[in-house]
Amino acid sequence: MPRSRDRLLTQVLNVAQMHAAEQALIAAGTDVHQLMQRAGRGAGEWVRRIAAGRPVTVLCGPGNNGGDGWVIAEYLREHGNPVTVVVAREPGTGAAKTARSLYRGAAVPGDAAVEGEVLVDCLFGSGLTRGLSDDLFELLACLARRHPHRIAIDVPSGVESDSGRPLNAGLPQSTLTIALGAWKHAHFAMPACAMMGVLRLVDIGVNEVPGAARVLARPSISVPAADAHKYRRGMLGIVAGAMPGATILASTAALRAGAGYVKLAASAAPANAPAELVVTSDLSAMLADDRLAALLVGPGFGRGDEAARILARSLHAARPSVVDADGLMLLRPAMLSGTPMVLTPHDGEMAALERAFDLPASGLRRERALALAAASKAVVVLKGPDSVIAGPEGELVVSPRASSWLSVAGTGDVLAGTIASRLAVHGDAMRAAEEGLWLHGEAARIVGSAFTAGELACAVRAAVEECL
Ligand SMILES: NC(=O)C1=CN([C@@H]2O[C@H](COP(=O)(O)OP(=O)(O)OC[C@H]3O[C@@H](n4cnc5c(N)ncnc54)[C@H](O)[C@@H]3O)[C@@H](O)[C@H]2O)[C@@H](O)CC1
Ligand SMILES: Nc1ncnc2c1ncn2[C@@H]1O[C@H](COP(=O)(O)OP(=O)(O)O)[C@@H](O)[C@H]1O
Ligand SMILES: [K+]
Repeated sequence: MPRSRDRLLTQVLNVAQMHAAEQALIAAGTDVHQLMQRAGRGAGEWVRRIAAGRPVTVLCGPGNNGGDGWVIAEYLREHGNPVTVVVAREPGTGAAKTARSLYRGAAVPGDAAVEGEVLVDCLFGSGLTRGLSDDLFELLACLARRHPHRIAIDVPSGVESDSGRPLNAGLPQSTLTIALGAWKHAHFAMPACAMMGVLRLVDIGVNEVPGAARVLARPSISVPAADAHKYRRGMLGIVAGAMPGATILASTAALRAGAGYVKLAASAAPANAPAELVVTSDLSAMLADDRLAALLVGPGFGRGDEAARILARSLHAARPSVVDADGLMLLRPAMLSGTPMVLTPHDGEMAALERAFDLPASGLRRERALALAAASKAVVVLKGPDSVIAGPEGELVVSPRASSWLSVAGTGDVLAGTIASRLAVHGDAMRAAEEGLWLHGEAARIVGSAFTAGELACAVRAAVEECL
């Protein structure tokens, strides 16, 4: 079935995949010059709208990123917007030389004194192989200081496209970054993603690349069927531990994310349990209940021997499960049952899991998440300012930046409860992880600033409403 371009435009490509996609387009009859025209004119339209007649400076480097800059400059000139090109290096590629020859406006040699309102950074893109030399870094930094609006084309110069690593310290902050053809990993990986401002993508006709990562997108959530029943809608069991506060937060979110029934197994009913939460002291009966669609184990669990025994017992029930927090510190390969599972580590818990699964704690975050997913056969949600979801078959979903107000205690419990609730609804671990992470980010957007984890949990309901 042909995929719609909307879905294609969620692809995230590394440099090799982007090159292969470009070669496929060339083989199908589009030449590099045409691709550069599409990219440059698409980006030029964004620049023109933002500049709105104010003077634009385009900084051009030697490669095809610089080539895009010459196309953007000519587009602006054609549309009557004042533009000056600063030539950091003369074009070195055929397509960039052609783009320069087609430009009929003003160009000055690498001159840091040029002033304007909008700077368009086309020094280097995905072809960057090393840090900027001192003269190029100075030129970029001086121009950035002289222009209040800074637009990076494809990726900000000095940022490594595949990793999101800045190859120079002190690179300027962009106000807008325009990705060309497809998203790159740098657009979603720290620290680069925090330097890029608003993100936009120009479609140049790139087709689907097998094995490509995707950006987390708004999920589609179904309204319960006409004959829905609370148990068939998904019964979630949450196993409480020594500190039930965390499971209350998880339950509060779970009650609002779609599950029909949320049950908490706790030795005593927590004082602040929501009225809708069914509390049982009989863990064995809860685990044996045929209607139990999913389990959440780990928040507020404690890390002692008793906690480890309860974790092993809970996972032995072989239900689709979410393991979070202390559960992740106690998880061992022998506890896995092969049923759908989501692990939700932050960086500290990830390091513990890597020790438990005998994996190297090195490489990019997405690579580490993929390695753990392959070793555990679980879906791994590696949390943080640049959360990623990795599936056991090599599926990879990267998250756009969520609100940094999420960096407050208890929001991880809310995420775990949200994912577990979705897992109870349909039993698909990858889908539940994606839905839960999206709902969590959206709930944060809805509650705004300086929120508590409890307020976030309550906003999950409003986030669900946006997916119906
Ligand atoms: N792949 C595609 O399909 C398309 C790519 N386009 C543009 O092409 C860009 C990639 O172009 P290129 O591969 O030519 O790469 P760049 O323009 O990013 O860099 C080019 C050259 O600079 C050299 N270089 C790398 N780091 C350097 C440094 N620190 N100091 C000095 N020289 C350095 C490299 O050897 C390379 O030859 C993309 O980012 C995008 O802007 C677009 O024109 C549209 C189509
Ligand atoms: N700076 C940040 N920007 C965006 N999201 C963040 C940031 N810091 C943390 N988060 C998110 O907040 C949640 C924190 O979870 P976690 O570390 O488990 O905290 P806790 O154990 O207190 O609940 C995760 O979903 C994480 O992705
Ligand atoms: K650039």
